[in-house]
Amino acid sequence: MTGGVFISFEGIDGAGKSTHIAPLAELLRAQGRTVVLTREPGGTPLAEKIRALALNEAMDPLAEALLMFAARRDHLQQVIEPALAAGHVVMSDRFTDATFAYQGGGRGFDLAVLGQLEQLVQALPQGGLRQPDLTLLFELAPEVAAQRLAGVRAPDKFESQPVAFFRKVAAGYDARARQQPARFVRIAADRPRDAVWEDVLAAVRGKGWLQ
Ligand SMILES: Nc1ncnc2c1ncn2[C@@H]1O[C@H](COP(=O)(O)OP(=O)(O)OP(=O)(O)O)[C@@H](O)[C@H]1O
Ligand SMILES: Cc1cn([C@H]2C[C@H](O)[C@@H](COP(=O)(O)O)O2)c(=O)[nH]c1=O
Repeated sequence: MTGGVFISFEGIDGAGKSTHIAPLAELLRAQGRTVVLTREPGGTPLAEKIRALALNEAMDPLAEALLMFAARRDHLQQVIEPALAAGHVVMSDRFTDATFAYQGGGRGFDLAVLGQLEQLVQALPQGGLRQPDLTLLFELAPEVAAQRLAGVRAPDKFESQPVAFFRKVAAGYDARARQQPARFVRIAADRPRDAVWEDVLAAVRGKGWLQ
């Protein structure tokens, strides 16, 4: 593997993404890759400022969606595209599927408008859209995810939402994975960490990016 590779980690809050993203980055680094570990919303100084607003301030769904895509645009231009052009591995804790799941599924915001914003923000100069090469979707019942997060940290605006919200978010992720099956690998996250980790490794090995 020598070219740039873009891997995103997705799932509802508490599904277990962050538990596996750093160890996978370390493993790839140990095999000689340069890995850029990043997150959304965030990943640049500007996008981190937007994150602080989006995760803590009440706002209408359009404002929320626009902030997510504004942060994403800066992230793509400042971090993701340069890293991929340099042949690095970019691993992002969330990307656009989160907008379709949270703002589209959770908030019920117009999916067609999200699609237009996606086209605008992720268009490539050579044509087509920037999308992850692989998306690991951690799937876990919202009740279990909430139990895992309870007491771990003070909940932000999204983590404070009821289980019903996360059911809609999960349905949003499911719809997205059905629409783009070649890019998604579903990870059953309701198992012990070691079993989940083995599936993460298998997904990346399956792409030929890890020995
Ligand atoms: N397989 C597992 N079994 C039990 N607990 C787990 C498992 N994986 C992770 N956890 C625990 O669940 C909590 C949430 O995990 P983690 O932070 O990785 O989730 P996340 O998807 O990154 O959440 P968020 O999107 O809210 O940041 C943590 O306390 C973590 O230690
Ligand atoms: C990219 C993106 C994220 N969100 C939400 C999802 C989470 O609740 C937070 C990010 O917190 P995390 O601990 O880093 O997972 O933001 C969203 O609603 N829309 C998005 O596009």
